[in-house]
Amino acid sequence: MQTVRRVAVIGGNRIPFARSNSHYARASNADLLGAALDGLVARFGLAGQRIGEVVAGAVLKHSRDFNLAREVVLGSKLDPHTPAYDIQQACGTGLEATILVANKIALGQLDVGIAGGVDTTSDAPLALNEDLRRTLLQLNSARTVGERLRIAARLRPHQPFKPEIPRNAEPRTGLSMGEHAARTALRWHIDRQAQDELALRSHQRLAAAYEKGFFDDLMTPYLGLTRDQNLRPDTSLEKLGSLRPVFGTSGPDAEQATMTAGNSSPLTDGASTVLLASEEWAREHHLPVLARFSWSETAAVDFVHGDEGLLMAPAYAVPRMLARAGLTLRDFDFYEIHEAFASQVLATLAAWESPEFCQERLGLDAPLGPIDRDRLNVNGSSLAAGHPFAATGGRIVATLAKLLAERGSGRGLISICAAGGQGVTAILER
Ligand SMILES: CC(=O)CC(=O)SCCNC(=O)CCNC(=O)[C@H](O)C(C)(C)COP(=O)(O)OP(=O)(O)OC[C@H]1O[C@@H](n2cnc3c(N)ncnc32)[C@H](O)[C@@H]1OP(=O)(O)O
Repeated sequence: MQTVRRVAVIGGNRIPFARSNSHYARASNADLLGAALDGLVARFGLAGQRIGEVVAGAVLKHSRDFNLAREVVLGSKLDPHTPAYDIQQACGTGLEATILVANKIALGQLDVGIAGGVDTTSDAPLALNEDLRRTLLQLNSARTVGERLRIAARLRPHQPFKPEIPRNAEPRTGLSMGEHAARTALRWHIDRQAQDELALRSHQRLAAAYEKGFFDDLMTPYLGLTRDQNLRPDTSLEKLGSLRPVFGTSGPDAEQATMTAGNSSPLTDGASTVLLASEEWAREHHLPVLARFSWSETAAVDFVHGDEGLLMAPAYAVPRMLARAGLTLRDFDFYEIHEAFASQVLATLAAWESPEFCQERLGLDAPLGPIDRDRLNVNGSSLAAGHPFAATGGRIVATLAKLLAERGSGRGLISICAAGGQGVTAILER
């Protein structure tokens, strides 16, 4: 059995995130992930090198994407003997890929690996309706002319040709992520003002980080885009307050709807990558160590039969991870909580402050308590940057590692909610 080794986060690279159906409308998952990987390879001089593994994924994938990570590696300047494969854990994909690579490095199974994620809602796969799809598949495998004619006869003009467009919805409830989050917002009494303030801060902080040049060595421009397109440095509480609610707007609680396009993350296209290695590998290759990857945890909630909110699993994963690591919620210099929706971040924080939740749901004697909000998403998060589902984890890992490197020492918490009632969390240290 190998001794567990320390895992270094060497750096990351992403492309600027674009609003859906705009700047990257003609680009595919492979194009976007390829661009993020090319930038990483160039930044860290990896051309021609055989990397232990590249692990990446996309939430929305075409069948033509096949093993997307491997296809992207074959199109890159990495040594083609680099193994690569896809994983999918909804919006936790990028972080889960990082955890997988980090764990293999820790166990001595890899010396260096790349984690990544990509999504483009502009190029989402469309499926034919089930009847038509099955008929066409049968037609394709028919062996005789007679058989072909018999099957073709079933293709009648009245056959519905309407495609099935992927919805941002939970298969078991039919509700969108936003509708689920709206229910959670009501349950935790998250008001509109608090959501809009969080959204405003996200834009202001992301804008300030760009001004400081924070992303200069974390991002490569792509197709002429140099900054996250969703960023609105000029937004204000007045503007945000004027937007009409878009989720939770029907039913008996419609009057209390608070979630708008401004305090919800937008549909986004983008990709990110992160380079991880053993500390020895980093030293041998004269590469910096921004931070160490130390702990991770996943959790799932039963939002189908139970009464827990769809996006509340991080509220469970974080305390479990803290218990394992022997830490409290206050032992962090930075908190990176993915802003799927402002209300979801605020509901998670409210749960950790609630004596009832912490006792009844987490089995704790005392609440986890509040966090210092000045340490939360200090360079903005998904409300401002956008949220290309599988790419968000890589964005956050690279951002947090660099924040820790700039600070010189410290500890950061990552928390990402994911569809299917899941949550993926991790700790970086320096
Ligand atoms: C998937 C997982 O596993 C877990 C998760 O992360 S869950 C989260 C997954 N993501 C989602 O569910 C995406 C949710 N978002 C959406 O569906 C859509 O973005 C949305 C329905 C909220 C809005 O869509 P839209 O109507 O096309 O937005 P958009 O046109 O950009 O904005 C509407 C208006 O608000 C304005 N606006 C938006 N943000 C603003 C801001 N920050 N400041 C000022 N104005 C703003 C826009 O300018 C626009 O105004 P006009 O109508 O005058 O042009």
